[in-house]
Amino acid sequence: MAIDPLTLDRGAATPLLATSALCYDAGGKRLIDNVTLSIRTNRRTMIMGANGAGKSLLLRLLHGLLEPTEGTVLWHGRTPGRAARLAQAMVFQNPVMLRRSVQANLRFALAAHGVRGKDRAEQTDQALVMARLTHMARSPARVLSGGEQQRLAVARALISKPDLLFLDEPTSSLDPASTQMIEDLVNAAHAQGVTIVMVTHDLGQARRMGDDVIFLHAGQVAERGALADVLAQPTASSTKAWLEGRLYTAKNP
Ligand SMILES: Nc1ncnc2c1ncn2[C@@H]1O[C@H](COP(=O)(O)OP(=O)(O)OP(=O)(O)O)[C@@H](O)[C@H]1O
Repeated sequence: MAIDPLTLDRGAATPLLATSALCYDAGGKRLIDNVTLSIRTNRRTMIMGANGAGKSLLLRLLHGLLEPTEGTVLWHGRTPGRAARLAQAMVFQNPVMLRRSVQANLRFALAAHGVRGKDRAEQTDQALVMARLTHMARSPARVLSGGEQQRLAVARALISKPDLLFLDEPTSSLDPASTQMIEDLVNAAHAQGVTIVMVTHDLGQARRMGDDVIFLHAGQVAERGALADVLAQPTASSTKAWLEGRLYTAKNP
């Protein structure tokens, strides 16, 4: 297995999630290229980089939604199985809601995780309060505004008490107030021990939320480390170019 230098440097125990020489090909192209990294427990890792750099693909590979062409993803040092699936959740840029009420969307997620009927109502009510959606509990989920839908999506992902939450640009189409509410929900989950891996284009958001950062460029890790350090002193030319607004696409810098 390829070795992740950051894990070694910090003398960490087995990381929560680790990849080794991960590659993903599609359309005759290598879109994720030899990515070796680790995600440490209870850190908030921001995945950043230009449009087309491979951020969403990497997130899907980490979560097991895509099969790697080469390389491995390990969960607690092992091949991910049912336990990994139950312990991970994901929030997409455009949430997909069941054609049911807000509370039914939450109950469905609980049922899928084997929570009994008696406990379901109580946990649903708690999630509604957390997402500030109690007043809309019986409304069809599809009539919610974009910000409300995303709050429901985050609450639905967190209701199963995951160890790791993936988020793919969860606030890219939201206004500042809705963005703040999503950040509050994610930070509250992190404060309770949930590890966060989030794709964002928003540098302000990354500064507000990130502990670590992974910069991707053309499917490869350009640089990574503690977010404050990388932003203060980027070493990769692609990271510098992106931070200065000079890198418009990963493929045609
Ligand atoms: N199934 C596929 N077949 C061919 N090319 C693909 C496929 N899926 C993704 N790509 C390409 O892989 C590259 C990386 O895609 P990805 O969605 O991961 O980028 P991203 O970094 O998340 O970009 P953005 O910031 O624009 O969302 C893009 O050039 C995309 O067009």
